[in-house]
Amino acid sequence: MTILDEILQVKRLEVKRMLMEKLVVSCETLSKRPSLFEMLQKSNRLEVISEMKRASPSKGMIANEADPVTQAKAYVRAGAACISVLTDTSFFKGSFDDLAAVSEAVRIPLLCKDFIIHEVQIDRAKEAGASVILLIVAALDDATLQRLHSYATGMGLEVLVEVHDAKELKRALAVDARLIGVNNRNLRTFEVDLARTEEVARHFPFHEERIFISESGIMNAMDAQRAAAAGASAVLVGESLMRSDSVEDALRCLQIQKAGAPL
Ligand SMILES: O=C(O)c1ccccc1NCC(=O)[C@H](O)[C@H](O)COP(=O)(O)O
Repeated sequence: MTILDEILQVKRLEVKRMLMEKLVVSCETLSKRPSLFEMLQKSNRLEVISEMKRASPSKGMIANEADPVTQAKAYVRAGAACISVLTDTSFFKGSFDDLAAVSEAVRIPLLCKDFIIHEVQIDRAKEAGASVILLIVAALDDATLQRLHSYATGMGLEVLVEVHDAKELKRALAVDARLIGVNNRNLRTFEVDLARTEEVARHFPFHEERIFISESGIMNAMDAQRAAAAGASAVLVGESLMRSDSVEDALRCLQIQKAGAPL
């Protein structure tokens, strides 16, 4: 059984629990956030989606004491394009309360980073203030991926569709995903390899209106350079920012000139 299988087992129980609690979701977001897609499309530099990450299955405890609002405000000061909040509690020690607190504190795009398998989780994400949700291709069959993608976009949310290889990229394109992230972490072995970004980039339709993002294992400016050279518009970064003594400096050094962008 992989870690993803284990996580999904827990998610199925969480969904059952959520379905028993009646949540009334308003159709209108309280105050609309800017579009992540449009922001990344316009930018000349490699943008950073900065993650609030206390712990992880691969690294255990990373920053147990971190305060999501303090962390999010530091990310905003350094010019983060978006804040990602891990809302899973069992494996990442996050929560929807973290997401709601960050939502109150900042106005930039906000990603609910969870393992979504059902509409009720999307309702929760929206209610807590997210403007972007994550759908992981490896966690969903084609029909569910399509259904959840349509459900989220129908609610006015943006969707980051995560893939690990060219085969999954094809499935993401089949649902017309516009924000596509390559996760450099192998969910079986936890091994992180930026070559995944480069491999998927070889198959990515850069000529179409789609955004290519590199996720996980970005530790320094050299890694950011490598992701940008492969064509990434943004990197999604958790651990290295959470462990940094100077979050703002660590984030700014990743905001390098994008490949092919005018100086
Ligand atoms: O981080 C993990 O150990 C992990 C294990 C299993 C599934 C997902 C996992 N991480 C979620 C993420 O996608 C990362 O938090 C995100 O890409 C940031 O990665 P990093 O910069 O390496 O912390």
